[in-house]
Amino acid sequence: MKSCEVNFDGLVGPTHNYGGLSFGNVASQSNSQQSSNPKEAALQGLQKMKALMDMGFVQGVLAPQERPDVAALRSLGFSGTDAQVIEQAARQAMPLLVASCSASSMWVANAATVSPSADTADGRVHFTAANLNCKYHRSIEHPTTSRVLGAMFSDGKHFAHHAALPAVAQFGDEGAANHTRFCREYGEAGVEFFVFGRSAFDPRYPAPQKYPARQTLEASQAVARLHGLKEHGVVYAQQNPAVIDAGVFHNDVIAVGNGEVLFYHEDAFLNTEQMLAELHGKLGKLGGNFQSVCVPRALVSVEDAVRSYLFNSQLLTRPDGSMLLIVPEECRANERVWQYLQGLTASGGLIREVKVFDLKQSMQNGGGPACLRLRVALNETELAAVNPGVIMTAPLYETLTQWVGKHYRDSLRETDLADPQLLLECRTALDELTQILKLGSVYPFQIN
Ligand SMILES: NCCC[C@H](NC(=O)CCC(=O)O)C(=O)O
Repeated sequence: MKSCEVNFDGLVGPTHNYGGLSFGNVASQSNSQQSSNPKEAALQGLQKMKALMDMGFVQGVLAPQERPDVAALRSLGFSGTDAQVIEQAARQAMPLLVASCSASSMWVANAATVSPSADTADGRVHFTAANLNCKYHRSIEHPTTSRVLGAMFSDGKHFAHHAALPAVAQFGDEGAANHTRFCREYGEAGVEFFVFGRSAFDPRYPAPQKYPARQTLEASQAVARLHGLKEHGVVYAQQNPAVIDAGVFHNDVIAVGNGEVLFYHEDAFLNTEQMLAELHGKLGKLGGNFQSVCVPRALVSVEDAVRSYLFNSQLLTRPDGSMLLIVPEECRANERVWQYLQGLTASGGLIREVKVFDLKQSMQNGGGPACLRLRVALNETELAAVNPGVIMTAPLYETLTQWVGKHYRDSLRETDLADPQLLLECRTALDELTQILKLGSVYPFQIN
């Protein structure tokens, strides 16, 4: 049966802003308090989705969340009408209002970890919503994420959904940003590659000193168990703590994989040789031929990788089997990275083409092309069972572009977040969106 990998991109929500909320994420911290442009952010994302669709890839869309999250503010003790809750929070605890307004659900690589049916014990596609426990503004995403994923992949015959792991740092889980899958064909059993930043229960593993390691080994292992993955189809590896301290807060800032290929930076992992050998051996037993492309630090430093987001790219298989790399504009702006990419595509290897996208609005918060998408490998029957409302088409692109034009502001600053009108704008927009995407009622304001 034919299979494909579908990229579900996060639609940027109407409250996209620069809150400086992510300690350890260099872009988020350095752009704090700048004025954002939610309309431009959403349109940049939609243009990437459209471009991939036009290239023949199956593209989906994942809805944003209700923000400000009034329910979250209520749970922190603010009370009264919705407008009063926002006004009190703005007066007494602005950082909490900012956190409850973040449009961070756009980075759907962090929404969940997904295992295709060919890898799981019960032959269904498994989803575990990520608890995103390291940052408060992200930890409030998973309940709505679960409802949205449930509305997109509702058929229990094909899709299994797991609730987020326990909400403690020991089970910190950042979803697919620390998970890659290697396979010969998308529909065949593959090797799932889990990358963690630290171990919560075993002190023998090293840990970063400056910035937090968001993903724990124990969280990755729990996800693998929940999904019913077999030991011979799983590899765990530890991120190099030094690169976390250099701003690599998720592994997808320093490595990306697709098909049989891992594209990574020389300094990305600990015990790299052993890890590569295990990947090679396990994929080999499944009939695949694991290949790796290592970018040496002599050509691209970790700092350049973090600044350009070279590895936060989408590695896509074209119909002829060769690969295409989708990179952000910041890669072209960096001379060393751009030179490396020219050499890479000219070398006659698997990666033949580089396409550049302007995603500056998201990039300024530390989210590149790969952060904006959740990959779901599906066979034909499973694809047919996906809610068709969320699959990108030319008419849907037009509708969503108009919807953004109608509802989104083109400038947002911290002080604007206290405007109760913003909540109404957001709810009006999302109510319409659930109809456009045929999601039913998924937001707190729709179900409470
Ligand atoms: N995969 C990319 C995730 C980026 C995200 N940034 C943020 O949440 C920044 C939000 C702000 O600072 O306004 C994060 O760090 O988890």
